This record gives sequence, C-alpha cells and structure tokens, in this order.
Amino acid sequence: MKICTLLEKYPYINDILDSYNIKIENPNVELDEFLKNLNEDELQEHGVTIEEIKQTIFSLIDEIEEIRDEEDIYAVESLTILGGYDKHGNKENLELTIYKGEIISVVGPTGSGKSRLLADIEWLAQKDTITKRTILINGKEPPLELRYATDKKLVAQLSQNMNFVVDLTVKEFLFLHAESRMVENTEKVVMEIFNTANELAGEQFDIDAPITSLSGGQSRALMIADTALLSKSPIVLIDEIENAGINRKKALELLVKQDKIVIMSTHDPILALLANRRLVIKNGKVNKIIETTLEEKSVLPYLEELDNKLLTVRNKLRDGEIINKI
Ligand SMILES: Nc1ncnc2c1ncn2[C@@H]1O[C@H](COP(=O)(O)OP(=O)(O)OP(=O)(O)O)[C@@H](O)[C@H]1O
Repeated sequence: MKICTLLEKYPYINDILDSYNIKIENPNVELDEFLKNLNEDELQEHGVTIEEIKQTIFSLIDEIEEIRDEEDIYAVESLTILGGYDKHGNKENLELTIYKGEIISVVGPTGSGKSRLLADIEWLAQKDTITKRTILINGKEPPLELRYATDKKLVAQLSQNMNFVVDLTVKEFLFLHAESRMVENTEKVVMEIFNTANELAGEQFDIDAPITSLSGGQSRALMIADTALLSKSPIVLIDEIENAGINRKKALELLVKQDKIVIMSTHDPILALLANRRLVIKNGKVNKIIETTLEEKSVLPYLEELDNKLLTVRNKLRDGEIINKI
C-alpha cells in the first residue's frame, strides 16, 4: 500500500514516524520501498532498526483494525425477533423489527413468558431455546462469537434485584470501568455518570461512598447511568424496575438519548405507556403488538399524578405519619 493511502487510513502512523524524526518526501511510494530507503545510520541514533519500525507500523494497523471491527459489532441499527412456538406448541406468528432509539414494553400476566422473551434476546436465541425464537441483528444472524464472548456484550441487563459485590467506592468503580473502556477524559465521564445517577436516585449519595453501601434505588440509578453513558451495549433489557426507587421516566429518556434499543418487561402502566410499542405476551408467545397512540399517551399525566399521590402516602408511612386525606 502507498504511504499516502496508509496515512489516510491510519493517521497514527505519522506519530510513529515523527517520533523517529522520519520525514516523508514522496508520499506516493509503497511502504516497503519507503522503508528500504530510510537511512539506517540516522535510525541507529534513535536505537531502532528498519525492521523494528516496520513491525511497529504493522502492529499499530492490527490494533486499529481490531478496534474498528469491535466498533462495527456494536453498530446495531435494528433487532428482529422471529417467532417460535407458545407453551402449547402453537406457532408464534411474529416478525418484529425494533430500531435504535425505540422503547418497547413487554406486558402480560404473571408466568406468561415476559422474562423468557428478554432471555431469548439476551441469549441472541437461534431456535435453541424453549421458545425456538430467532433473534437477528441488523437483519442478520449474529456471529457465533458474540453469543459466547464475555467481553463483547451487545445486550446489557438491568433488573430489580441487582446489587454490587465488589469492595470499591463509587468513584473507584466508575474510574475502573471508564479506564477499561479506554474513554478520553476519564474524570469528566466519571463525574457525568455520578451526577446523572444522583439525578435518577430518590436519595442522594456521595462519590466516596462504598458501592456496597448504596440502597437498591441508588445502585440501580448508578447502573443505569453507567449503562447509558459508558457501556457500549446498544441493547438494554430492563426487567421490572417499577419499585426501583428511581426516576423511571428520566432513566428511560437517558437510555434512549444514547440511541439504545430499550426493551422492558413491566406491570407498571406508566412505564408501559412511555414505550412506543408494547408486546402483549400470552401463553409464552407475543399475542399482540400495540402502538402507543397519542390518545393513550394523553392518559400519562393523570397516571403520573396518581403515582405521585401514592408516593406521598408511601413516604408518609415510612416517616411514621398517620394517613388521612391525600
Ligand atoms: N414459548 C414458551 N414455551 C415453553 N415454555 C415457555 C414459553 N415461554 C415461557 N415459558 C416458560 O414459562 C415460565 C414462565 O415464564 P416467565 O418467567 O418468562 O414469565 P413472566 O411473564 O416473566 O412471569 P412474571 O411476571 O411472574 O415474572 C418459564 O418457566 C418459561 O421458561
């Protein structure tokens, strides 16, 4: 490949050459040719050989390609669920495509199969779960390595009973995660997640608090802020966060703002109506898909008012007050 093409594709090569004071006189020559014509004596002053420079350039290219491949994996535009069979073996007539930035709610009676649907998505099922559903990413079967890789997770899960077990402070935990993601400006990202988590949480917490000391609501607020602002996973599954002690509406807005696909199983009417569409599960299959109309959405303020009233009573109970009128 010619030097000019290489530099265009991998501008970091410039930094390598600069560090050895190598100037490019003719960018139209092939890399091998260019390297062959370097002055060995001058390079010796920098304690490096032509072969070593070649190796450094090739390993840089490999590294960049690996990062680019990974970025491609996370570039999810859509997720498609192809139907399988219900609990009685009847066919599930379903071909549903969900696009990034969409919120889908999953509703249905207890035991109907809501968690199973989320598990199928998490597992990127390929007719190999009890429901025989198939999950496609960008309209295609996802690569096998994605299903088994522990470090490349397309799907992040948030659930009601999630707790931290590591002995770190909030700050240490966020720094560790941000550094492992190799983000630029780690401190800024960490503070953004921390502040966002505090906006979502019912009660505030300190950045130096041990994460094991956080309440359920605070832990979930931290996980949601972390998932939205740091995790690469483009698909987020939420299993019943109704009593999670967090601002649910803000949490959903935050995830959608990051262009994630959000799928949540819920019994909470407010959450269900915040979604663009809701899947009604019956006997282990998606029985209906309902678009949330403007008319349905217009009920939201009323439900939110009711919800706030209930919250007031709950707080009064907690504070040992007597409940009379609301
Ligand atoms: N299509 C299916 N075929 C066979 N079994 C199924 C199917 N769908 C769900 N099940 C099974 O039915 C049981 C109940 O399903 P699941 O736990 O998903 O229900 P749920 O709606 O999440 O209930 P809850 O609201 O109580 O959490 C599980 O054992 C699950 O594996």
